[in-house]
Amino acid sequence: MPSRPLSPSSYNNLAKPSFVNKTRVLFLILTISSSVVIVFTFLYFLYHLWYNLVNRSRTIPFDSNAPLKLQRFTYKELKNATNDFDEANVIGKGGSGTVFLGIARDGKLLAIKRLDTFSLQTEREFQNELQILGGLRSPFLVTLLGYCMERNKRILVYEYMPNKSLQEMLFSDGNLVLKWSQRFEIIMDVAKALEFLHFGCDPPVIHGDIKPSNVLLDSDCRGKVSDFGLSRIKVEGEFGMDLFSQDLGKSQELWKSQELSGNLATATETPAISTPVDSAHEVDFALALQASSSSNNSRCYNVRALNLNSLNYNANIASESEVKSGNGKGKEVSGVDLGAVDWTSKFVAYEDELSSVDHSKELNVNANSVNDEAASTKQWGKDWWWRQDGSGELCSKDYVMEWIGSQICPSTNPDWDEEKKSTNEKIELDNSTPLDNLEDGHEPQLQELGFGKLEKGFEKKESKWKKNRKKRHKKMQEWWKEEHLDEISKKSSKLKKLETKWKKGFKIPHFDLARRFHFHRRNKFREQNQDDCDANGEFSFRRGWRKKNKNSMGSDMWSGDLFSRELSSTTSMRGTLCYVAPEYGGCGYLMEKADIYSLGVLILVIVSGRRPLHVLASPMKLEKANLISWCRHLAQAGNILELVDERLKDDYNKEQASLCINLALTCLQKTPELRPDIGETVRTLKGEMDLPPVPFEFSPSPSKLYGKSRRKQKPNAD
Ligand SMILES: Nc1ncnc2c1ncn2[C@@H]1O[C@H](COP(=O)(O)OP(=O)(O)OP(=O)(O)O)[C@@H](O)[C@H]1O
Repeated sequence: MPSRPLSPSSYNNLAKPSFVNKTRVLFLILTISSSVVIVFTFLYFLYHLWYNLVNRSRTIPFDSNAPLKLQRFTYKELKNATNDFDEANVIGKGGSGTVFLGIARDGKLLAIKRLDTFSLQTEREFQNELQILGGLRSPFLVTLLGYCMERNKRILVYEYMPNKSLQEMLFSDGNLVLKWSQRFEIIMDVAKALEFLHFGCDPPVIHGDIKPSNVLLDSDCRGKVSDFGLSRIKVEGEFGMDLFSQDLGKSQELWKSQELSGNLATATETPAISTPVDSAHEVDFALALQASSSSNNSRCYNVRALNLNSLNYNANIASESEVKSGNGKGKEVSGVDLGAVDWTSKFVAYEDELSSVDHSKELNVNANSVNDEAASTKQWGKDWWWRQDGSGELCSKDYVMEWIGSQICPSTNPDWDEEKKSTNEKIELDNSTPLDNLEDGHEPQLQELGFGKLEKGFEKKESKWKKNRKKRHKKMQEWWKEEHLDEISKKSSKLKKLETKWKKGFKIPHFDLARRFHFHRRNKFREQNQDDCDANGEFSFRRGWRKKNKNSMGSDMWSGDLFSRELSSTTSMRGTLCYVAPEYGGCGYLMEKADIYSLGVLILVIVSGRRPLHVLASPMKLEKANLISWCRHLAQAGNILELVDERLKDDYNKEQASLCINLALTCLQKTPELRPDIGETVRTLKGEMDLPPVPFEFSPSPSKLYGKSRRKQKPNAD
C-alpha cells in the first residue's frame, strides 16, 4: 500500500520539538549566565563592603559636608570688615590673592583672602580650601572660618595669625630672629599637622605645598599649616593621584553641570554652593583638558613663554639695551659692593665663576686647606646650583631656566630698571664727595643735590660702560643659546606636536567646544600676557607674567636678594620650586611622601634660616646657594652643624639641630619609599624612636673621618 504523503502541517509538527529544544537551551544558557553575573555582582558587592569595613581606618572620617557648616559671608560684610579692601589693611600677598586684615562685628580679627583673578585654577584652589580645609579641624591647621561667593568674587576668611608666616619670620629684615626652641617647635607643629593629614584623616589628605609661606604663626609663634589650594584627598586603592586627572574630573563635572543647568555648580558634594556662569571657565577648562593630555604640558606652556621672551630679548637686545640699559657696571662686578650690580653682570660673573669651577679650578688655589672642598666643587658642573641630584630635578631646572629666561629680557624686567637707577646713584656715590654720605635709593634727594649736573659729567664714563654692558649682554645671550636653546627647542617642538594632536583629536562634542573656546581665548591670553610682560611685569610660575605689586609681601620677599626671593616661594601648578618632591616635580603622582620631601626642605630652611636657593652677593658663597646640595656636602664632610643659622650664634641645642638635619636628609631621599613616613618622623622628633638610617651617601665618608688620623699614624709606624 502506497504510503500517504505527509501534509505540510505534519512537517511542522515534526520540526517543532527541535525548535522548542533550541529555545529551551537558549533560555537555560541565558538564565545560567545571568545568574552567574548576578552572583558575581553580589559577591563583588560583598567583597567591597567587607574591604571597606576592614580597611576603615582608625582615623576620623573626613567630613566632606563640613564646608556647608562654614559661615557664608556677603561681599558687603567683608567689604565693611576690611574698610573697603583698603590697601592699609593688606597683610600679605600670595600667588592667588591678597590677604587683608578684617575686623568682624564682634571685634574678632580675621584674615580675609580675596582671590585676585577668576579662573579655573583659582576656582579649584577656592574649592579645595572649602572642601578640604573647611572639613578639617586641628590645632596644627589654620582654621577656615568662612567664605564669600558672589558672582565672580571668591573670598576666604581665616582665623587671624598675628605673627604672619614663617617666611616673613625667617627672611624679613627685622631684627627678630626666631630662637632655636621656637624653630624646633615649629618643625614639630608642621610634622604634627602632616601626621594629622596623612594618618588622622580618612581618606588621607596630601597637602602638596608645604613651604614657609604656608606655615602661619600664632601669637606664641606656634606653627599652623595653611593653603590647601594644591591639596588632594587620597582615594582609597589608588597608589597615587595625578593632579590634572583629578582636576579634569572635577572640571568635567563643572562643565557638565554648567551645560545642564546653566549654572556652574560645584562638585557634587556641595550642591548648595553654586557659581554663576562665566566664560572664563570654558577657557580654563579647555586649558586643563589640554594640559591633561600630556603631563608635561603645563611646563611646555612656560617653555613657550620663555621662547617668546628669549626671542624678544634677541630682537631687542641690540637696540633696546643700548637705549634703555643706561649704564653698564662692569667695574662694580668685581668691586666690593656686589649688592648693587645688575643681574646681567652678576650672572656673567657667576657664569665665569662656574666655568672656573669646571675647568680652571681657580677656586681651589689653596690646595692644602681646601682640598676636600675642591673635590666636592669639582664634581658640580656648570648647573650644579640647580641640580640637586638625578633626573628628577629636571623640572626644577626648567623652572629656573624659565625664570632666568624672563630675567635676561631687559625690556620686560623691571628689576633692570631698578638696578639701572641704583647704578646711576652708585656712579654718583662713587665719584662725588658731597654725596658720599647718602644712602642708596634716595633719588629725589640726589636730584635736589644736583644729580642732573653730575650725570652729564659722567656721560663719557657711561658710554664706555654701555659698550661693556652690550658686550656682556651678547656674551650672556650666546651662553644662554649654547646652554639651553637646544633643550628648549626640543620641548617646544614637543608642544607643537601635542598641539596638532590636540587639534586633530578629541572630537567629543563638549571637548570640541571647549577646544574652540580655548584656542580663541588662548590667543587673547597670549596677547594679554605679552602686554603684561612688556608693561613692567614680573614672572610668576603660578600665573606667568603678572604686574609687580610694590606692596606685595608674603611670598614676594623684596628684602631678599633678587634671585632667592623669586625662586624660593613661587608656586607652580604642581607645587613650589625647590620644595616640590622630584617625583612630583617630574610630573608624577602626588603621594604622602611628596609632603615628606617638602618637610625635609622646610626643616633645612628653618634650621639654616636660608632659602633653598639663595644666591648671595658674593660669588664665593655660591657653593652654599643650593641649600640641599650644600647640606649633603656638609653631611659627607661630617660637618652638618655648619648649616645652622649663623644668627643663632651658639645659642641652640646641638643634639636637636643634628637630629633635625639628619632627619631632613632622610626625608630628602630621591626614592619616595626610602623616606620615613610622617608617623616615624614625628616619633623621631619626639625622641620616641631612633633616627631612621641616614642614607649612606650622606654619611661622612671614611676618608673624611679617618684621613687625618691615618696620615698622623704614618710617622708613628715608621
Ligand atoms: N590667616 C592669616 N593670618 C595672618 N596672615 C596671613 C594669613 N593668611 C595669609 N597671611 C599672610 O598673607 C601672605 C600670603 O598668603 P597666601 O596664602 O595668600 O599666599 P602664599 O602661600 O604666600 O603664596 P601662594 O598662594 O602663591 O602659595 C602670607 O605669607 C601671610 O603673611
